[in-house]
Amino acid sequence: QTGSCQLNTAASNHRPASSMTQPIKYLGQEEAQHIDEELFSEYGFSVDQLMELAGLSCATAVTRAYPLTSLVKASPSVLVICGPGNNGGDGLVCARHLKLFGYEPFIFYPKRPNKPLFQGLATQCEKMEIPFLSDMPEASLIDEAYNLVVDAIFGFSFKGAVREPFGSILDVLKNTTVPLASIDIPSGWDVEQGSADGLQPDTLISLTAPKKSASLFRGRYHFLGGRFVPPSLERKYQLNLPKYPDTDCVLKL
Ligand SMILES: NC(=O)C1=CN([C@@H]2O[C@H](COP(=O)(O)OP(=O)(O)OC[C@H]3O[C@@H](n4cnc5c(N)ncnc54)[C@H](OP(=O)(O)O)[C@@H]3O)[C@@H](O)[C@H]2O)[C@@H](O)CC1
Ligand SMILES: [K+]
Repeated sequence: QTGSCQLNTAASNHRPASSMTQPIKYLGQEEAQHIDEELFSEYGFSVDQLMELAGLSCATAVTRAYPLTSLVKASPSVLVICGPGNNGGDGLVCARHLKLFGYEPFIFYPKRPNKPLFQGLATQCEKMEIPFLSDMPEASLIDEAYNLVVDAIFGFSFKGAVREPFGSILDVLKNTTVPLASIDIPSGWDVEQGSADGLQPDTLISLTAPKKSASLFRGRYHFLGGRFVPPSLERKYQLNLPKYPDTDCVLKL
């Protein structure tokens, strides 16, 4: 932490002293869910609003960790695997922005909720000419065809033993060697305890604030995204968020 030596700079004068000295908070599962609910109830945000910002953060983090010029495959292909909840929604938004950023995303979305929000996000991706795969590719095919995989399967509401079809999907991902970028939580990890034999992503994009299991992340890049937290909510939960640079929507932790 470099915060204490910046106390008198113009840019940091508006920061409360506590956020300069305290480390960023790692949230428990219930606390993450409370913050989420409060953003919608007390603060008047809608899910699609925050999902758009979350997904944009994720696509931006991917461009930072895996710039187009660094990709090794002939095409800038990215496999985005989306789960049945809002984490999957973040994945759909991320795929759409990746396409706009010049990548070639492909989506695998095996369990689609019957809700207008997700139907709309899927339609947007179809209209953006992003292909949806009908089956999960085998690990060797993923390694051959894609530069990286975005894991948008489960987020902070994941609980218990993994149910199908996601158990088989996670097993495939454990056998791939291309980099994996996980949105909010490495899927299959307990939100607080992690998972000793689970996925080992190369990148983790924590949204709002990292969850407790993020302390066990051993990959190369840990980003914070979701730059939408109102200051009073940040104070209430003592999040001690670091300052995002300029207008950036992600920050490397
Ligand atoms: N404020 C923020 O930071 C914002 C957060 N956002 C994002 O929302 C994410 C949280 O989304 P979420 O609450 O919808 O839940 P999420 O983790 O996607 O998964 C739930 C689904 O998984 C399923 N499921 C659960 N356990 C399972 C198991 N063992 N095995 C199999 N399935 C299992 C469960 O199924 P069900 O129990 O209903 O059968 C349900 O359908 C968060 O991480 C972040 O990415 C942004 O979009 C907006 C702002
Ligand atoms: K995830």
